[in-house]
Amino acid sequence: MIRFEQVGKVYPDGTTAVDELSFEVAEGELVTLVGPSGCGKTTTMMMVNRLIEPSSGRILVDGEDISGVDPVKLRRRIGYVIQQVGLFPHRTVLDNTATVPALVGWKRARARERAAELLDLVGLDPKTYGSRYPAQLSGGQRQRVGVARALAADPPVLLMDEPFGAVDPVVRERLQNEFLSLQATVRKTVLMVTHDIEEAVRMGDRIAVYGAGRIEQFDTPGAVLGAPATPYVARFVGADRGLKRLSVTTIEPEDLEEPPVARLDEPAGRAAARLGGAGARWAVVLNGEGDLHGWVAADALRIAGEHGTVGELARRMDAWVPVGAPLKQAFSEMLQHDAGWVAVLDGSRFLGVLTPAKLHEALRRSVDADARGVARDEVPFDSVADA
Ligand SMILES: Nc1ncnc2c1ncn2[C@@H]1O[C@H](COP(=O)(O)OP(=O)(O)OP(=O)(O)O)[C@@H](O)[C@H]1O
Repeated sequence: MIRFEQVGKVYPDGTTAVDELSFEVAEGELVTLVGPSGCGKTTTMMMVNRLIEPSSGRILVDGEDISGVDPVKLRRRIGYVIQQVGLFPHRTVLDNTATVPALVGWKRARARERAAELLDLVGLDPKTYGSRYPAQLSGGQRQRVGVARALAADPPVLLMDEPFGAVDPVVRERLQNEFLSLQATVRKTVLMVTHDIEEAVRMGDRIAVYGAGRIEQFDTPGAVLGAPATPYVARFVGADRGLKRLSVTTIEPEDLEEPPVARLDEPAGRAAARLGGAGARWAVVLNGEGDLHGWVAADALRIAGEHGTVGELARRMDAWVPVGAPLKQAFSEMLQHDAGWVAVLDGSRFLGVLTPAKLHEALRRSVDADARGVARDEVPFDSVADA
């Protein structure tokens, strides 16, 4: 847990970088600090590992006032990832990753074993990359080593300053997603600085939107996008905040429609009759376990008649997303496959389909939920129809 209590920083030349900052990052939470250049984000972050000392107020890490903690010991409990990564150029990737464990006195073999584990965790095969030097890696791979190194001694707290800033947008999005799934397992207390509102929204459990040296709003991404606290925040998040909201609203089982279903081994004629009765033009095809196999057109079933099974006529279904994925992913799948709906799966089990109408409904409900400060499933459907 990281807690700021009325923290201020005035540099010797009189610049007030931050003023009266009070906020908390809960254990296992990822908070993003976002705002324009020079608003005090980096100053805020560097006060946590005492690379910068506050002028007033105090900062607690795990309940302890850090002004009384030896900075070197403090930094060993706090992983630090920066944009320029800062790898040692003459040390191998494995040795770079093992730096902190070695510093805190682990035996060399254990430190290297741990480093290999961590490289694996961030998606770099230690056999291939462990013996390389930083110059022999791509920008994205170097960033991954930076993350692995920060995690190597298993610190409870992680500070990340524009950690994915130095790579192109495609690699950046991949690194962000990889880090989010990593965070779902390691559950560190993370403070991340970014100037990119998209990144802040995608990564943060909560976001602190900075104005000049002050937090203008500290809330969940949904609330910041749905109900900006000040005109400044509204301008900062942008006029397309409704679109950004697609990235932070997840697909829930109650958003789904249940389309007609046919079984893989079902005779075509029987499925055709059932679909015809229901006036359906297509059905989702499942296997005996309820896993998604594909889809089948009612016309194809009718033409086949008594010959053949659903399985023989089924087509592959490319447009699918996992439950819990952001609505944006579903929308993107629909566009990419020119599909009017996407299948939603839990593992391989089919849960239902998301249609454009349902997607719109889910978005409306999340806006209403934020406006009322309640959970999304507490918002009745009526409010959608009325809206
Ligand atoms: N050592 C220093 N001496 C004087 N002023 C400083 C010093 N370091 C930073 N500042 C000033 O403090 C303010 C906050 O800087 P800080 O680096 O925290 O901003 P930031 O939000 O991280 O910006 P960026 O996104 O550009 O990195 C700025 O006005 C900056 O010029």
